[in-house]
Amino acid sequence: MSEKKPVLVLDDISMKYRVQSGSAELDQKRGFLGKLKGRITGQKRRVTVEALKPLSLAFYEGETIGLIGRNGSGKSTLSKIIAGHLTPTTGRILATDSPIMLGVNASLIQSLSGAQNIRLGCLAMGMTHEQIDEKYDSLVELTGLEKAIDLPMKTYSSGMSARLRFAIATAVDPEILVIDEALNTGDAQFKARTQARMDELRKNAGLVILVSHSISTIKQMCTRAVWLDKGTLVMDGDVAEVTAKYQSFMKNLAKKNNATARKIMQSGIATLPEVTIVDA
Ligand SMILES: Nc1ncnc2c1ncn2[C@@H]1O[C@H](COP(=O)(O)OP(=O)(O)OP(=O)(O)O)[C@@H](O)[C@H]1O
Repeated sequence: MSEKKPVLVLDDISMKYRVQSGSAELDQKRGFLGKLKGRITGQKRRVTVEALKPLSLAFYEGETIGLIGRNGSGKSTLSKIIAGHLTPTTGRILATDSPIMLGVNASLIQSLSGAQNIRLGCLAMGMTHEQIDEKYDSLVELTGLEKAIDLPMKTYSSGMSARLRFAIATAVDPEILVIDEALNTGDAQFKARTQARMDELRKNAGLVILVSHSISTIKQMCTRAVWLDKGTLVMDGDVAEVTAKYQSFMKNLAKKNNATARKIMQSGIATLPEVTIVDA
């Protein structure tokens, strides 16, 4: 039997956001006097949002995972935790290499030129000057900003900034690649230009995690799907089976067949294997 090699393990990960709010809802409940009192005493309401309930998952070399679920189900939270942009409330992540998320890694400096930002961004991702020199021309080509590359970034449109960010973020070939489609803000031309680089990155990566609302994209690209709903892991497995159940769930919800939708979700949860992470 061939042993699958785990490259990313999520061990009992959960996430609670704590938000302070001068909540309009709370003010309404308190009434005018209460509101006034709240203002005077500087009271603030603390709200806890449970974005992810504890979950454990193991991802293996060669897999492309599709994270699916309706709005607010915790997909972006999970992808940010995997990429190290958020610290989970509980749990730990074991990975063979640092996961890289496309799109948000490069924090660029508006007063510097595109060229200077490329150098800075690549240095920040751990590349050496020699490696940057070697890649520089192809990076500029990928941005499509040849003429504007020496102008300060503050003169760029949001699409031009997105191209620059994409080129920098994809300058290294990561072993574990996280792509959140919600962050993909380029126009059609930008998407076409970057598609080839995306395909190349996916081919070279050991593991890809893709967040998308497009079920056809998930079916086309992924080998396995993970369905989240309101922070709960609902189903994990074969992409055709998971997406079929998810689509049937969504169809029933749209028709307000809530009881049927709930049953579909429960039947998904019933298929979840028990995952226990054992330290090697
Ligand atoms: N920074 C934050 N502070 C407070 N609550 C947050 C924050 N980010 C997300 N949430 C909440 O956590 C929950 C999960 O949000 P998340 O963005 O992870 O969902 P999602 O599945 O990616 O949603 P979408 O499909 O709409 O992008 C939601 O209830 C959301 O309101």
